[in-house]
Amino acid sequence: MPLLPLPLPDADVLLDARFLAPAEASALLAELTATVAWQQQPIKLFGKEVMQPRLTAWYGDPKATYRYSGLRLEPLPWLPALQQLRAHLETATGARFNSVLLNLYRSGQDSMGYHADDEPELGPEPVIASLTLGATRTFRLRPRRSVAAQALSLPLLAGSLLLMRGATQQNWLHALPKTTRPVGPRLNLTFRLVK
Ligand SMILES: O=C(O)CCC(=O)C(=O)O
Ligand SMILES: [Fe+2]
Repeated sequence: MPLLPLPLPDADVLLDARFLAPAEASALLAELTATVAWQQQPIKLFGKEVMQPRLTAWYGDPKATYRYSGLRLEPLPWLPALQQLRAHLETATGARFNSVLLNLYRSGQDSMGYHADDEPELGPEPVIASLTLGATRTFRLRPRRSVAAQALSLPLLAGSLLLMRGATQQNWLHALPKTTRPVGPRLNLTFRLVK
């Protein structure tokens, strides 16, 4: 299926709800859940150390060091499955990626708060390819500087690809809120180019 633009002002966000076929997505979910070196990282929140409500891992080319929330992440060497996905995504998007952040949301209690992926090393107009495996969860986008009424909620299904580029990170925030619905694990990969 093609990447279709979402109607968001001052942003460039595209969605392919079926980038991977369901069988491919579930095989990849099983493989990555088992082989990725998952960690629960502490982050600084208002000066206090708390654990992130999810598991994470950072893979990439040796020089793709990533800093956020007071953390400095050295990339682990690519797994074959991640290398293959990177090649697939580079062909589909025409962009280049040298690293991937993986997030494992173990249940509906795991989440990610509103943020922009606007770290300086991603450059002014980062291209971020976000691939979802596992449970369907609601992804939210809201403008940085105006009313919440314009926020967008988007259920991201297994196998879907969300591409954020252009001025999206400058003008919009995104989040993966908690849910009280009983849901299984969701695994998300965001491919990035660290400069
Ligand atoms: O899990 C998601 O869909 C979002 C992940 C995300 O925003 C990030 O890793 O920066
Ligand atoms: Fe993000």
